[in-house]
Amino acid sequence: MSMIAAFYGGKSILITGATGFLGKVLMEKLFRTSPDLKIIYILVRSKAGQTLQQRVFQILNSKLFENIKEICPNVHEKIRPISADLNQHDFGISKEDMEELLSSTNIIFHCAATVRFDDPLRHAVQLNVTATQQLLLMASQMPKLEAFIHLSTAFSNCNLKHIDEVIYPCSVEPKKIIDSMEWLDDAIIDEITPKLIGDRPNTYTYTKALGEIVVQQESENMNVAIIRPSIVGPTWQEPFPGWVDNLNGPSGIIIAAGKGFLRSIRATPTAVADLIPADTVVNLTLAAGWYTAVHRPKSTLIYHCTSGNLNPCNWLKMGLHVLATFEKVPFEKAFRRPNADFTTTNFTTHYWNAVSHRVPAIIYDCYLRLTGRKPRVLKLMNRLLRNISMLEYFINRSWEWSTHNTEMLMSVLSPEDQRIFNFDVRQLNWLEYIENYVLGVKKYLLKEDMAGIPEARQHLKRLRNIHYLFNIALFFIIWRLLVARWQMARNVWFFIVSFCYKFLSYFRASSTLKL
Ligand SMILES: CCCCCCCCCCCCCCCCCCCCCCCCCCCCCC(=O)SCCNC(=O)CCNC(=O)[C@H](O)C(C)(C)COP(=O)(O)OP(=O)(O)OC[C@H]1O[C@@H](n2cnc3c(N)ncnc32)[C@H](O)[C@@H]1OP(=O)(O)O
Ligand SMILES: NC(=O)C1=CN([C@@H]2O[C@H](COP(=O)(O)OP(=O)(O)OC[C@H]3O[C@@H](n4cnc5c(N)ncnc54)[C@H](OP(=O)(O)O)[C@@H]3O)[C@@H](O)[C@H]2O)C=CC1
Repeated sequence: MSMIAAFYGGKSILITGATGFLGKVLMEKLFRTSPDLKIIYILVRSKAGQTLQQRVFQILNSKLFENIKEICPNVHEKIRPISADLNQHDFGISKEDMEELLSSTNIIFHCAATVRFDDPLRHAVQLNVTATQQLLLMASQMPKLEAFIHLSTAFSNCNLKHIDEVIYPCSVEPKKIIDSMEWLDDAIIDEITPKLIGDRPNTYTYTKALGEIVVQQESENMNVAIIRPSIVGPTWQEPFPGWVDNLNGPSGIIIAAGKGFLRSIRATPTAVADLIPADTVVNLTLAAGWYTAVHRPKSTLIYHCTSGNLNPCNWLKMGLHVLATFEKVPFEKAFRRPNADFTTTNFTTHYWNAVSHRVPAIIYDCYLRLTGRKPRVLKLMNRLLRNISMLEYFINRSWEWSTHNTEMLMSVLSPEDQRIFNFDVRQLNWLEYIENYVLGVKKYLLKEDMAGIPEARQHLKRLRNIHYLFNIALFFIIWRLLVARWQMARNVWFFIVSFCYKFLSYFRASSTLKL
């Protein structure tokens, strides 16, 4: 019997961010391995015109949860959405709901966050710092609480090269930052943001670092652990390979490259692509929840959930295998044939952005205009290039994360738990994983049918022919212009024509002799 699965049996679990990418994988695994758990409370806000119930219904009826109804037939009763907005005071939770949460919760998994890199500091602080502080305050009033697990990121200290499983201080205390957000106006906050984030690349990594300090400061007498995943990719094995449902990390780039929009990206080919599968993160999170509650370590343990030090893969290997997979499973309705390369200098990046990205976009927009449609490709391209520039920091550097706590946790698990809650990334076969990643993007993100592959191949052949025709036409136009204006070009042209003529005459003469 799995000790971890048994531990979650009969428990009341509170999850924030359950509607997010990791939150959904976490819930699915909990229901699959501990169907006898008592209840999962999820803090959900109504969004995009959907009520809480509709959002839960959508999750439970998704492909990810396909097998759960068999394993846990009363799953609908065991999931209790609580209307909450983490941006509001007390999360806007009703008195009755709050009472129930405070009196019943045994375990908290805090996954909610803003993961956007370009969020204004005020919003990022509100969600990643203030909401964490408020949740800890709630947690401190929960008599039955056994463990509080906080999801952070391995990049919260990305300003360092070597990162240990410790909490690093920030130059300004989180409490001061929280207070200042109350009275500073937006213009001043925007002005001081670069100074506050210092050598971190964005408000996301900065506020996640502040969030960790808050966890350390506000968790007195609580059993707390922090999980720091690197770049979370689709599922590796469970419940099935390749599941992904958002554009974060490399997924958006894979779509852009597979659809032929993205032809080059500034990246360091040898830099470590520190991806970690979502199910690996969830397994470690659940194991850490069990360990924190049962073994009650004296201090807050931080677990690095990274792949680079145990089973490194670099961006070149990843890029090449992504491109190779496009050959096998092409995406539908590509703009151009997928063919991308890495650039490493400012000059080549700007050059290829102009030649391979903006010029084709302008040509296509002209075509749209001529056919009476609204031009939109250049706008889309500029947005894509802007978005990619925000990710560049992470694909041009490598980090070393120590993983002592994670390895310790692995070693204390029973063989059965090591199997059921496997987070040993050394067993990951990157080529297989990347192939499933591209397939997952096609199936679950783009919602493309595998039956459409022959048509997609035909479309790519047509694009190749258009590409050849375009190049030939371009060559002749340029040549014609050169010949018309430049004596040297005329001489070369004359030389080539007379050479071809002599060659053909010789060929014809020798074949006549043979006859
Ligand atoms: C010798 C031969 C050599 C050959 C070499 C071969 C090379 C081959 C190269 C290419 C092939 C394919 C390559 C694959 C691998 C290579 C490179 C991979 C790069 C990966 C980069 C990863 C970096 C991630 C680092 C993460 C570190 C921290 C991790 C965490 O802790 S948190 C999770 C990460 N968070 C994120 O990733 C959030 C990032 N996103 C944002 O911040 C925002 O979404 C935004 C990017 C700022 C965009 O904001 P907007 O307001 O403009 O957009 P919005 O979100 O509203 O969406 C607007 C439209 O844009 C689309 N979109 C959104 N996100 C992305 C995205 N990431 N990429 C592309 N497009 C995106 C979105 O769909 C919207 O479109 P619309 O709906 O049509 O309008
Ligand atoms: N994905 C990654 O690559 C990595 C993620 N992490 C960390 O893992 C955690 C989960 O990330 P991930 O699942 O990818 O993120 P998602 O963006 O997919 O999910 C974020 C979740 O937070 C919820 N949320 C956001 N704002 C509010 C709000 N005001 N009130 C209530 N809920 C809110 C969202 O709800 P809604 O659906 O309503 O928007 C959603 O459920 C985060 O803490 C992140 O920092 C760490 C490293 C890498």
